[in-house]
Amino acid sequence: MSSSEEIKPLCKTSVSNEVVVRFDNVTKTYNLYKNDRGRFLGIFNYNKKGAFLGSVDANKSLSFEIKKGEAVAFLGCNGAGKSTALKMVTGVTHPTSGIVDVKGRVSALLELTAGFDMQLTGRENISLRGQILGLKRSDIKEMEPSIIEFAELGLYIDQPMRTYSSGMKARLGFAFAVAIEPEILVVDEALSVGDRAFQKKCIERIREIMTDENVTVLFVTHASSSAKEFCSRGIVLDQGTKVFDGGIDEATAYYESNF
Ligand SMILES: Nc1ncnc2c1ncn2[C@@H]1O[C@H](COP(=O)(O)OP(=O)(O)OP(=O)(O)O)[C@@H](O)[C@H]1O
Repeated sequence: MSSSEEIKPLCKTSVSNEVVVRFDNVTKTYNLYKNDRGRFLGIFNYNKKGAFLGSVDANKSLSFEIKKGEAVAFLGCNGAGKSTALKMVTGVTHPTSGIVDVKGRVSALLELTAGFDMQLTGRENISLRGQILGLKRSDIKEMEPSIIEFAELGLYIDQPMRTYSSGMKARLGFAFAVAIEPEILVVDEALSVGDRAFQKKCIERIREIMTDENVTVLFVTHASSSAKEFCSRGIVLDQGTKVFDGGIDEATAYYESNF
């Protein structure tokens, strides 16, 4: 997602010493198999001859701490391990070894449509997603109108989601993710939601959340300009390992000169 040029930078620094995200010597290893059958058998440690092809350390001995209110950019080339690290923050995946400690309500603007049941209506999916997150029914009901309004789905909100276009599904996913008032916001810049007008609205909403000094932001990007615009600190990853961690200007300079 690209930001519009007329908007001023909103870099913010940490407001607190409280650590809300901690990675302690984290390694995430993916095993690669010849086919899905091999992968399935691998779960039970039964490796049919030739099915196991090898393994990849998507994150290797990764350690860092992020304080409440910080906005941190994760920089690195394709395959550097940025998404894997953030998936562990959101709980979508878990470390093979090491500790990932996250304190606070996490909202991820990553895979917006994952987890929706396409047979249910948009309204029913709001309720389902809220319940999965452990929200009270009354809180879900209270959030519902603002989600529906933001997603701009009109009458489709009561239609099964299988009848939605992919943009409509993503809009509902985005509207839900920003409605839960996240304490930790995980954003992938590659995220694209809906048409141009809706993208602009999303960027404005992300900026609004980011400026909240109590919200911690983890931002994946390849673009130094948007990293500088949104973040005060940068962590550069290369082949799963942290190769730089520091001020955003130094981090982007390191990234640009080394990759
Ligand atoms: N589910 C998976 N199974 C096997 N390998 C995986 C899986 N997910 C990621 N990988 C591998 O882990 C490595 C890191 O991937 P990751 O998606 O974290 O990188 P990235 O820095 O986010 O890349 P990009 O900028 O392309 O999005 C890559 O080599 C990738 O192929």
